[in-house]
Amino acid sequence: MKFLDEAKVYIRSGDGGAGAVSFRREKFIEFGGPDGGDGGRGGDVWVEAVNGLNTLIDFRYQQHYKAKTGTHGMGRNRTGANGEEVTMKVPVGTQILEEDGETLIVDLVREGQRFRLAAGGNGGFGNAHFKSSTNQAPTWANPGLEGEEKTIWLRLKLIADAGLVGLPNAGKSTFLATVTRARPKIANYPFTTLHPNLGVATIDGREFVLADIPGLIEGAHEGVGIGDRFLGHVERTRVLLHLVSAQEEKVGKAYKTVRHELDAYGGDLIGKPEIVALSQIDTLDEKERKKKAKELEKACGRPPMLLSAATGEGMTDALRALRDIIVASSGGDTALPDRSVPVQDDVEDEE
Ligand SMILES: Nc1nc2c(ncn2[C@@H]2O[C@H](COP(=O)(O)OP(=O)(O)OP(=O)(O)O)[C@@H](O)[C@H]2O)c(=O)[nH]1
Repeated sequence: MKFLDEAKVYIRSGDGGAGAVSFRREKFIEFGGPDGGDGGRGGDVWVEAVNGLNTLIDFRYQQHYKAKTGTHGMGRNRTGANGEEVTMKVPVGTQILEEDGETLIVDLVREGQRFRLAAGGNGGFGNAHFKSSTNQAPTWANPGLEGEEKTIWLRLKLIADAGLVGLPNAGKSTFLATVTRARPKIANYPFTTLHPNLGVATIDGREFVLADIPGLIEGAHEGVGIGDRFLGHVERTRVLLHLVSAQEEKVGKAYKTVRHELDAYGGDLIGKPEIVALSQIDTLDEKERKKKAKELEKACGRPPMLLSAATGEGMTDALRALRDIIVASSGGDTALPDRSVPVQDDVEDEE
């Protein structure tokens, strides 16, 4: 299985075109003088953050980004054309790292943010450029400068206001699908979510971005299961909604497993504001509800919210609770101000 939140890409900017060696030739004009034009600049390689993407899947198919070479200069002082640039379009939240996978080159956090990863080589000077009082007819020109080449890593850390965490089958995808237009895959087997999904939730006229992170299991931070690869996405949320399925035999243990993984991952995930909810509450009768809610309360230290995506019970309260924390932690603003909101519709899961 290949994960889509990291990709290795080779980039190369265009070489500059060579300068030309040429002399003006016209009837009745002897020694017309040098008129070799300069070469064009090579194309740059850019990266740009765009909305509407939430995986790096495209980079699995296209791993080479090469800009075009500048054309050579020509006689009659004609400058070569600049090489065409290329722009890699990446989801908002993509970080670009050096080949070592650690050194950050740029973190693209806003829609429309652009960064030049490799500059095209300058075009060479044509011989007209070298004309001087002592040499009226230079017979040389510069070659163009070479473009830059390098290998880089792209790493996606989605930017969402709230993140859904929980064990596989906790009901995260269902929650997201119920409160937003996102249509993640839902099935009652674990790990239906193979990459994070984003959706926009609206509550009392306010919008915020919600991310569904694939299920975490014990050992996730060590690479067991698939959740650990996605914990990075949680790093950038303001609040977590931690869902514990009412169908878990031991809800306290389920809660603690996820907390442990968040803690082990580091990056202060454990310190993020968290709302705890017992999900799929419609599957329990009154007596069981009380029992499981108590059990979960014991584990998390406060009464959990009770909700059901199936019946809608508690859903509005959960959204309001999330919104309140988002608003409080962002000085009144929800989604980042200069980011229009990415909405995701059908996205295929990857093998
Ligand atoms: N009865 C009931 N079933 C639910 C509810 N929410 C989710 N389910 C079911 O529980 C199963 C798992 O739900 P998902 O939303 O896929 O769970 P998930 O946490 O996203 O799972 P992963 O993608 O594996 O991490 C599915 O069969 C859902 O239909 C609910 O509120 N009530």
